[in-house]
Amino acid sequence: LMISETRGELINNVSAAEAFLATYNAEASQVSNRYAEASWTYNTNITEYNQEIMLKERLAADKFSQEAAWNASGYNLTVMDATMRRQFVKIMDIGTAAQTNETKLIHLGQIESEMETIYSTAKACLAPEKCLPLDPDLTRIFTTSRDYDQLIAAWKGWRDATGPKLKNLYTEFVTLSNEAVRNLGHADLGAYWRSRYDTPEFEADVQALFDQLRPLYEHLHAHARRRLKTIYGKDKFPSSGHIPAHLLGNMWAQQWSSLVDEFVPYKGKPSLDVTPEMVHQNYTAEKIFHTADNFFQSLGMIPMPEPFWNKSMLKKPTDGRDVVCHASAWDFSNGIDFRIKQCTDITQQHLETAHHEMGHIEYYLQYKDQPLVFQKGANPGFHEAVGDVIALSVQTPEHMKSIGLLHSVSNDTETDINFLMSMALQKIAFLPFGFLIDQWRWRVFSGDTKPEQYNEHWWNLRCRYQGVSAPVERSASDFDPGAKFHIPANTPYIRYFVSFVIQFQFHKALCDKSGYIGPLHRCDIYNSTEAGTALSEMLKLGSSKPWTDEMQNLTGQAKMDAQPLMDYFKPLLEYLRKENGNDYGWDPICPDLTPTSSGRNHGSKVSSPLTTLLIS
Ligand SMILES: CC(=O)N[C@@H](CC(=O)O)C(=O)NC[C@H](CC1(C(=O)N[C@@H](Cc2ccc(O)cc2)C(=O)O)CCCC1)C(=O)O
Ligand SMILES: [Zn+2]
Repeated sequence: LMISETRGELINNVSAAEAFLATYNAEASQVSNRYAEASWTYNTNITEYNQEIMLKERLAADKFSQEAAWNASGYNLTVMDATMRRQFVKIMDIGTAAQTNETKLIHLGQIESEMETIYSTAKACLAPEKCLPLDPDLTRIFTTSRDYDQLIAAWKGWRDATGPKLKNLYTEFVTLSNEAVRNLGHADLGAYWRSRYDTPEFEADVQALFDQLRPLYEHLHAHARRRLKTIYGKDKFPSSGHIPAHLLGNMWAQQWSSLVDEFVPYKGKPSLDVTPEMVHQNYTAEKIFHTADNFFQSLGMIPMPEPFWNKSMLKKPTDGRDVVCHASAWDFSNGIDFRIKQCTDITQQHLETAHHEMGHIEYYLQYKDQPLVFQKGANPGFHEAVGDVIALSVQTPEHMKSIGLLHSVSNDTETDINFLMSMALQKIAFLPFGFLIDQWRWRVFSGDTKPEQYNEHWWNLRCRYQGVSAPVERSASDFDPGAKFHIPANTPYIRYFVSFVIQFQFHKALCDKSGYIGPLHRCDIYNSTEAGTALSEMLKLGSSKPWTDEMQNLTGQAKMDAQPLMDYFKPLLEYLRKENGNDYGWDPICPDLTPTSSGRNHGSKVSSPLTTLLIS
């Protein structure tokens, strides 16, 4: 442990420990605020100067953490109550700030911000003079284009503009991060990240959840593949059963909502995509965020405070500044300043993202009076679930009609199945992607995956779990994980898989508390202060209690459970099982892309899921 044993008697005096915590909270809030401001300035105006200032503030914050951890280790934890002990333990768990060599500490910060800069300023050159950024240009190509070759150019162009520039930086980042957290006794950075879930069997739990949800995904995948073959022609699909990764309406094939009109089972029904109506009604970014704020207020929850509206960045700047467009929510640790940064487009997907980001802000507001170390989600998945739970109500046809974005809502079975399909393209499609990112990263951190295997292991997981394949040849000099924000930005990802499961548990609990009777997928808790009170009570706790206690209080059980998600989508799964029969699943091995192979891709017969499970 970094905290060496060479020190005198431990302090046994509880009031001295309380005084230490009071001082820590005041000072740590200041340090967090300074770092958040510098980080915000850099994220909303990427310049060398702003990067330098941010890195100076990061170093100061790391040094503050080191000193606070050292001082905290001088207190005898056995004489404290559970809450005080919990605070001391969290003050000492300082992550990569535990790097005692200052040169390496500075270097780690430089590498992390260099990777984020490369990603955020990257442009894909589809033609020599035509280089496009991800937001909004490449994203728009994936949501609107159905041109196979144009999609390949955007898909390959983005990966060429990011991966190769990041691969070596990432290798260095892994080495330095592992070295730092080992000072705290963690095996590697992955072990440190998993420790935030406080349950030793966390890895097994998420694997079990994924295995339970695979049939749902495999049936949706089969439906998508069948529909895509009618659009692009059967010959564009490998005989292994995979879907080429650039055809699913998203740069990473992680959510397929852009294809809702092509994928809905019953095409004659009114479209469920409210984007055209938002544009028709001249929606602005502000209106999108006021719509979200209104929902939280309808539940009796805390409205967005004045500084939110004055200091957020809700649109991509038009003055030529480089910004990190990837949406994010910010807590300035002073109880009054909370912001969102989003390059908002007027689309349904951005309406959902606005609710997601505002869910973070609501959590910040609810726990702002907790001791600083408790101003966190009960676990990272909780933080990701808040906004999505609200969005589950907002997206119902009833709610969309009530805010004037849908005109006709009929309750016939076809409309119901179409609606469930639109939700599945957002929630079920995501599951293997949400699962596999950190499966890949945990093995990289543990050393099981070597740098020369980065891309091969990435595609093994993409082919096996997501059933997508690379549309063009990949090599070890590519670094396709680097084409996804959270890898260069070093943001853990299993939190989203956890969130996509528990948000349905929370949704069910809140619907019950609101007195709603009926199918879970049509529940809208709008205006229910009973639901709002129950949710607020959980959010106020922050990370002051184990997440299992908080889950128990709200939902009546203390574990992650995929049953509410399965219940929500039950009618759709029945429809898909009937439609697919036995024609679903794919070969867990990636199709052979080498140009020498005959036109059609090899790969064994499309396996049944059983084979997949046996091979995995
Ligand atoms: C200062 C800071 O970093 N703050 C944290 C919040 C905190 O930790 O306090 C933060 O703002 N993180 C940014 C991140 C942004 C988004 C994201 O990255 N989403 C995932 C997966 C996904 C996709 C669809 C969906 O409905 C839900 C999740 C992706 O896009 O792949 C982009 C769109 C939505 C959320 C976020 O908000 O989680
Ligand atoms: Zn989030």
